[in-house]
Amino acid sequence: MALSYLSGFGNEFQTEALPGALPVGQNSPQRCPYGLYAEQLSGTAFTAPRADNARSWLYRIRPSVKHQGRFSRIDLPLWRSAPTPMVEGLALGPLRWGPPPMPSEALTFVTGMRTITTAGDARVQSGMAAHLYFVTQSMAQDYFYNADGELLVVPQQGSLRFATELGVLEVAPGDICVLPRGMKFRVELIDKSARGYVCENYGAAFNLPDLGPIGANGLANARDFQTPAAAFEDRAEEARLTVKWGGAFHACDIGQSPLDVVAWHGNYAPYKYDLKRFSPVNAVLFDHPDPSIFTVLTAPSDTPGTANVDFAIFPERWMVAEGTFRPPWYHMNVMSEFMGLIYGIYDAKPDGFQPGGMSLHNAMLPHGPDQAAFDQASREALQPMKQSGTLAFMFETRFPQQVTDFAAKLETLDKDYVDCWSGLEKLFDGTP
Ligand SMILES: O=C(O)Cc1cc(O)ccc1O
Ligand SMILES: [Fe+2]
Repeated sequence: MALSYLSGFGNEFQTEALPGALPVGQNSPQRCPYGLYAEQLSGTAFTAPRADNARSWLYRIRPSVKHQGRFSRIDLPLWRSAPTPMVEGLALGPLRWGPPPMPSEALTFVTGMRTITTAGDARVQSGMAAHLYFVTQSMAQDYFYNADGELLVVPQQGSLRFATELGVLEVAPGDICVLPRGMKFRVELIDKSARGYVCENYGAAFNLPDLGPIGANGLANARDFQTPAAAFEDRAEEARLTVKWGGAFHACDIGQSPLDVVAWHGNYAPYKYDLKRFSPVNAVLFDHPDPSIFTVLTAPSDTPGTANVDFAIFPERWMVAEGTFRPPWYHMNVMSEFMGLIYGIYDAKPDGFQPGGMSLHNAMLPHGPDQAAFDQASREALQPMKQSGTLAFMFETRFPQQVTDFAAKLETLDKDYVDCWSGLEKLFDGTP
């Protein structure tokens, strides 16, 4: 069945799966249509300024209090939360990993989450974690929500269906989706297996960046974001709910699907976005601009202009700058940079940075083009050139990132990464 979506970013949406299920003109009638329960899901403080305030009203078969039982703690030791300790013996340096092999065991989106880095502190709603996910099994009668943050999902291989309280989203590599904090969902495989990246954002929710002098249009346009239309399940059966809360996991048995929202309205909702819709801007005369021009979504911190986490992409684009070293410049950055590659070749690292792999250039650690990229870019004829068939991304946070034990021990860790710059010779010869 074709899924139906509502378009726009952060709109006041309203949608009903049964006609007349949404109360008209009020949120909390004495009796709701169809005997539904009214429930508010608040993503910001009640008193957050109007421009930031996010909440939705859910009209559901049972209230959420019925979708919780007596919780027991469960162990998911590879999904870590900030703060995690510094890995014993791991010395400072830029890090890069090849794509880890697809595990052969049965893993769901929740049990297959593998934390690579954490930053900040989940307990104070600040910072983020970068994860890889590996899915070989659909969640069946198995539901999850995350009280610690929202999840930005970046599929790299295989399509997934997210059945959420507010409706169903399907995402393929090249799409992203965001599952708000507190939103219950189940994840099903569409292909045989799936893998990708997740940014768990502990802070204020992702938003569209201001465009400043770019103007009213461009980058990610609000109308291209898609939120699911209401869809509900009325299924009484044994089911299990897992909650991530305070960095720990808690599970309970429930007697039905919690995805029982027949109608909802509001601006706190999951959404997806096709990264091909991103309209990039770039230098049209000279110099390499800062990568912030490629920001798809930004999650602010309390310091203006200093994101808790930015999600930026490096999409297909024309390179036309004259008299310019076109790849990224060499640099050191107070923000820390986690990168992944969805497909293709990334211009600063033509060798060694592979789809499904990742790199970490931590706060104030020097990095930039490898020797091959430098040699090529400093000699090439500067014709207009299209970078085709490539899609890399970055989670950039104001906080230093701590590598997890799991990541430090991954067999695909490139022990010689730092050598990609060792052949850069002294070119200074005293002549201007
Ligand atoms: O380090 C990287 O590859 C990411 C990056 C890209 C770019 O074009 C400019 C700065 C930057 O950090
Ligand atoms: Fe960088």
